[in-house]
Amino acid sequence: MAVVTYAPASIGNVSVGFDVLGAALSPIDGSLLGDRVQVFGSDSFAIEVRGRFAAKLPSDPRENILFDCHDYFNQQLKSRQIAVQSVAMILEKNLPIGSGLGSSACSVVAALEALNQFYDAPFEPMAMLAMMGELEGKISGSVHYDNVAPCYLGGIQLMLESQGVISQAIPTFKEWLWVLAYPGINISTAQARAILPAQYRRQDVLTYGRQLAGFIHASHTQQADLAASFLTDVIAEPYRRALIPQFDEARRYAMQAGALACGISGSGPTVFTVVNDMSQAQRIQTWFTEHFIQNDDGFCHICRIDEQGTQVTGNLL
Ligand SMILES: Nc1ncnc2c1ncn2[C@@H]1O[C@H](COP(=O)(O)OP(=O)(O)O)[C@@H](O)[C@H]1O
Ligand SMILES: N[C@@H](CCOP(=O)(O)O)C(=O)O
Repeated sequence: MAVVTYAPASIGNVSVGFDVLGAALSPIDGSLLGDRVQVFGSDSFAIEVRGRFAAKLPSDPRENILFDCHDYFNQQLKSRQIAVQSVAMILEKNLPIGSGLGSSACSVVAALEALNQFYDAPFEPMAMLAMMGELEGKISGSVHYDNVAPCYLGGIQLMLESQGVISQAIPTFKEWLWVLAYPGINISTAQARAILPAQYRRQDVLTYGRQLAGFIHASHTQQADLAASFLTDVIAEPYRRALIPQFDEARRYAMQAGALACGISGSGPTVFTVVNDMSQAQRIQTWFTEHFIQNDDGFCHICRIDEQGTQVTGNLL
């Protein structure tokens, strides 16, 4: 038996909710912007890596996060007295590493979901999400669910972490297009977290609370322009923008071109722009492709929110 899963790219923070808001995205042209993992029965454990960004991963399979996923999942099986089977895994690495698109989260989610489905889903979604957060935390230096939750469950997820609920979806604006531009350079999430201040000014804390509450309220009441007006970041962007070449120019261009919002995806360097119509999206895509992308690893996609999240695809890799 073999199981193949696909997990989408995600935007952590979405400007307004540092560590507490995350969105799953899929390109409108149907291209795969996310990792695929296959799990199958095998006499010995092995990890094979393929895909556009495979060569950027550590060459030692034990340094691939899939190794930890397999180890950790087996421990969880044992703790439930479920017999562990011998498996091997294939990772199709389609997301660039250190891109701000939740690359490590994407591999973690695809791998754990493939393992869970291989065993006929012994773990419930919230237990799975807890495991995913734990493993993502091993890489980024602290547990934050704003990539794994949307990647796994789809949509825009609000982290609640209360009464056993890790996250829940908020309503989205179906007409919004999200232009994602990855310049082709890497920023380590752990380092981009380390440069943030340990404490914030009262004025920024108040702005943060008002904006996050405002965005959630406007999403629930489906007031698109009001929601977009809150999409600015007083927590991370002021400190991280200097890490991204041409971020200020890119943001200025996008806003002048009529974008509803523009910000850093996760810890960067990917930048996301929200627009209402396709011709604007295409204009912004052209500008980012010509002025923001720095090398052949870069790309720019017009996306929509991926409401489905991780799926079992059934196609063998
Ligand atoms: N399957 C994997 N996918 C992505 N990164 C991985 C994987 N396995 C190990 N890593 C390592 O985890 C780190 C991910 O860096 P990070 O800055 O957190 O990237 P991202 O923000 O894109 O997830 C890198 O050092 C990378 O080599
Ligand atoms: N909330 C996190 C999100 C990191 O996302 P990544 O895609 O850069 O891993 C943060 O902003 O640090």
